[in-house]
Amino acid sequence: MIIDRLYQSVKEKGPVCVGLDTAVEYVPGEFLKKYNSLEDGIVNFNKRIIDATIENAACFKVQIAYYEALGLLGLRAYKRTLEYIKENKAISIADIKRGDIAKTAQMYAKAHFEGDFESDFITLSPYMGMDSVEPYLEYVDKKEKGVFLLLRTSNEGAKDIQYITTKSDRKVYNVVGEKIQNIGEKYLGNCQYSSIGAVVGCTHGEEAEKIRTDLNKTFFLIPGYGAQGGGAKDVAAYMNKGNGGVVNSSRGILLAYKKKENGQKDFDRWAGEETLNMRKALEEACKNI
Ligand SMILES: O=C(O)c1cc(=O)[nH]c(=O)n1[C@@H]1O[C@H](COP(=O)(O)O)[C@@H](O)[C@H]1O
Repeated sequence: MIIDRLYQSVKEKGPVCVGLDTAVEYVPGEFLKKYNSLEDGIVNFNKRIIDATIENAACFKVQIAYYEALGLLGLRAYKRTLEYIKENKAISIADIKRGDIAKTAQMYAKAHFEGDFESDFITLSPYMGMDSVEPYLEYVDKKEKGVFLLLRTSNEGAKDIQYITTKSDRKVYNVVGEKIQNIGEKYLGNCQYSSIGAVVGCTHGEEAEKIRTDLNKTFFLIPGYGAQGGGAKDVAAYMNKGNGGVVNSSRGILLAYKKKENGQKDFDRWAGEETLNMRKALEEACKNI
């Protein structure tokens, strides 16, 4: 199961997930000028970030929107970035957040678990119902793939719908969590967790312990660290002694160079330093839980 590989990776390299949300304006101008095309500039920026962080990164999350926004050249850069992650024997999460009727979901599954855009994990929204998730599941056993389903997101607007109290006096996210854990039971790895994970933003702290306990077999993808205000202490409650999830930071790592004088020259060095610091902070905070 792919979850065993991710779990092992966290054990060896810590829980940081490096987010490759590579906006063109994040790539230093001098670096971009060295390449004949924007596509090559973006790919090489990503390669430098991957090389500089891989020692302390459990996995890499590539947010497709940043590449789609550039049209075909962006999608080629997206494909080449996923390939580079694979060549380096690292684990990729394609952040595509799909959710549609089952027939259409079959096509999304084919698009992102096979062929040009193949990745190890993808993110999905289960809020259209569990039949919209079903078509991805056959890839879990057959092709060693995994999914992260949105449970409680990091944005303020999470409260608009996910926090609504249902007739059974539970929040919508509690109900969704139970469904995720139930599906996940069928896809357990050897490490206690399932290849059906959940996305829980660290910017909200309510019921953190309950969520972690209720979803004791569910591995978490935890966004919201750094640029969105989340810190190591906010993450710790979701981590189950440090091995129950991966913690994403995108802008915090990609733009670490902006905090340094003349940092753009060695942007990769500062991304590497930020990743290591984040790893240490998370490991320290999780020790006390
Ligand atoms: O699924 C996600 O990864 C995700 C879920 C969520 O609740 N909040 C959230 O920020 N994300 C993603 O996590 C990344 C956060 O980026 P930074 O805020 O720059 O670290 C982006 O790629 C978001 O799309």
